[in-house]
Amino acid sequence: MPSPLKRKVRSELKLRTKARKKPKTESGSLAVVDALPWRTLSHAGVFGNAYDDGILELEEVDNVQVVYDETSGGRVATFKILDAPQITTSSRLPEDGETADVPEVPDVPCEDVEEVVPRNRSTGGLLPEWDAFGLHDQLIHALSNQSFTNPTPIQLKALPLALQRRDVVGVAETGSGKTLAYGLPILHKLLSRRKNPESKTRRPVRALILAPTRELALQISSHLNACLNGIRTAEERSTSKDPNMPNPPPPVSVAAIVGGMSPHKQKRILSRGVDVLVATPGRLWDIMQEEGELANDITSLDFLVLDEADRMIEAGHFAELDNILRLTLRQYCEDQHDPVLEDGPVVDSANDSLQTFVFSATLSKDLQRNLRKRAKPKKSGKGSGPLTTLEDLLERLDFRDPEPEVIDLSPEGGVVSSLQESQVECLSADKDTYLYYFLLRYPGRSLVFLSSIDGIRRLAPLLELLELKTYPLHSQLEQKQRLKNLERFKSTPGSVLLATDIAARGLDIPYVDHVIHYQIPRSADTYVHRNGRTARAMRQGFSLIMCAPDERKVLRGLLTNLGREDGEIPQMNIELYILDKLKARVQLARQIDVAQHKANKAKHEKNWLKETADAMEIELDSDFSISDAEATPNGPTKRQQKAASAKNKGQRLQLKQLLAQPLLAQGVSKRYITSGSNPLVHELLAGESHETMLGVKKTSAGSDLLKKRGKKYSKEEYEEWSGFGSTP
Ligand SMILES: Nc1ncnc2c1ncn2[C@@H]1O[C@H](COP(=O)(O)OP(=O)(O)OP(=O)(O)O)[C@@H](O)[C@H]1O
Repeated sequence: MPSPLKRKVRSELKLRTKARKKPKTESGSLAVVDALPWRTLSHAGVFGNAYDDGILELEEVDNVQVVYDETSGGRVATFKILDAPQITTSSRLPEDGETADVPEVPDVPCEDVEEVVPRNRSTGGLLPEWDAFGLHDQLIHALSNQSFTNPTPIQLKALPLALQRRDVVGVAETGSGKTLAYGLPILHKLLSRRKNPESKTRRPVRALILAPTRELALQISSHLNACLNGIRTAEERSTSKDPNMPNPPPPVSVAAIVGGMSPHKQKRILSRGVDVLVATPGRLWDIMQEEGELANDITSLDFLVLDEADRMIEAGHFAELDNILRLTLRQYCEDQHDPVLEDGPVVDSANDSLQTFVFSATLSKDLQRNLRKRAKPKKSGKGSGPLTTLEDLLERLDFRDPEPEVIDLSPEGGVVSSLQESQVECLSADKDTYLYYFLLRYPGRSLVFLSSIDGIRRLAPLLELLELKTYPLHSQLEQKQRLKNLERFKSTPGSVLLATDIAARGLDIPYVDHVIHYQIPRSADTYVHRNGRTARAMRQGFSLIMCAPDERKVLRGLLTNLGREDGEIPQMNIELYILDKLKARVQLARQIDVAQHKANKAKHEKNWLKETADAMEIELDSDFSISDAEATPNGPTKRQQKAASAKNKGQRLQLKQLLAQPLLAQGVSKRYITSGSNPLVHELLAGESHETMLGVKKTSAGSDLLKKRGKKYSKEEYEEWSGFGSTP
């Protein structure tokens, strides 16, 4: 027993600045300072620029009691290493060559035990803003590696509730970190479980995350995996002594099951054991029908997540989604048999512990209100109107929490504060020219949304002819091509992605400078989500609505739905003089494309006829040529084809020359750069001139809006503008 004079100090975190070898020390013994279990600290993000001040390394120690003895020689401090009562991984000090960060894997005979494995608190002070959540150390390291020093507002609100096993409905603006708001509590719980690495039995799926599009599901999976990568490496290092031995299974595995990819491979991955399954409902349901074990897993999940719930029910997957969700109902578990599945999985008991998360940037206020009322007995009959599809979906979610917590952090009007919106009025026939103008005028990574696949097919070759790096993304492309195009867009600065609304939700593409609504979106929610591909994680972003006169009404309705007015969105300033010049380029490119399209079609028909003749075992004349037009009455003759090809070549050359010519702003002379109403020399010297539009200042799109909100063009401007209406 320490005397009353002895003062006990529990050292939660002591720092020192010199690295030393960690000696072996018996737990509970008195030790000199050097013998304490110091751990080297990663200095990143913790000590500011201490590293630059000559400090080479920092160490920390915890679970040490400092005992002061008043002796005749003065005060003497001794240090006692406490038994770590809650922390098994740090109760044993690291052996030589072992790092303190590797969690000890207890040898437990069972596959997966519910109790939480005490954690190695080696992250104290690493990310102070995250400390309050008590997240698993490895997650803290992963967050630190990604420089996520602060939780985002939705994470700040959702994490404590989710970690207390509450059901959470989270609504927050696009790009605000919703994935980790539900992902971290899931990973925390799964990482904190005891596992037997030797176990040969299949690991059941513990968490199911449903997402509406394949790209989003794959993205969620890689986002969560990014939080586990460090762990995997450490675990592999510690357990795999023989470099030739295959890596042991990761402590927590995350995988995606989506359509358009090999189902066999996906089944193989599942058979190896997946803890967190991210899936699109269609493919998941297909696989579940063949894999009874997977269906069984779904009946006893720990976590169920609906990401972009409102979109999922629009995507034509509602039947599959409904079937999957039925397996998660307590009622289903009680019935012990699913009428949908022929051999419905038999479950032991109702899954009372399921935790449900529903997240989106857009969930109607009405719906949220209804959710809040769920716990109260429902009034049936009079007054309770028909349920919307989304309400219906949420009715089908069997929240175990009597009052699921609704967190609504959605901004007024649905728009992220770091987004600058704009609009331009133009005739439908001129949209290509306006788009080309914008892309040239404001170089950057631009995501252009179109309402139809045909529109993308028409526009993509046109922009390519105009020498813009363009990638299409729509549902009729093969999945591999979709992912390839997305990757190319991500890695190519200044490129253009032409996409349908499959890219509107959830996709986290870093540094999208502009979102362009080539056509007005169908709903207010789609407008919000499309815009959300830029201005993510508090970065600046810009969006442009291209509005034809016949779309005006739709736009007005859409803004009304968001509680806003049409005049709120400022008009884009357009250099009409330059726009006029671009029109010639666009027209020529269009002619080339149309001619090319015709030639391709004729070639295709020729091949088709030959293939059909082969299939029918009919011999065509040896001098047969479809281009001679005998076979297809309306087809071009060989001579016509040659002429068309020559014309096409000539036009391509002409376009090349046009594209090589500098674009001069009104009043600018290339020859007399020091004279004219707008002498070029000043801007050139100051490096302020636009690269391809001489005499136009290099500015960002956001700074080029007409000052007065909703201001219309002047009469002259308008006349000039409307002169673009003549279809080529
Ligand atoms: N705490 C954080 N600090 C900094 N960045 C973060 C943090 N959490 C997440 N991020 C990053 O923010 C970006 C947006 O996150 P996420 O994709 O989860 O947003 P979201 O809210 O789901 O968006 P959407 O509604 O469009 O789906 C991602 O690049 C993510 O890595």
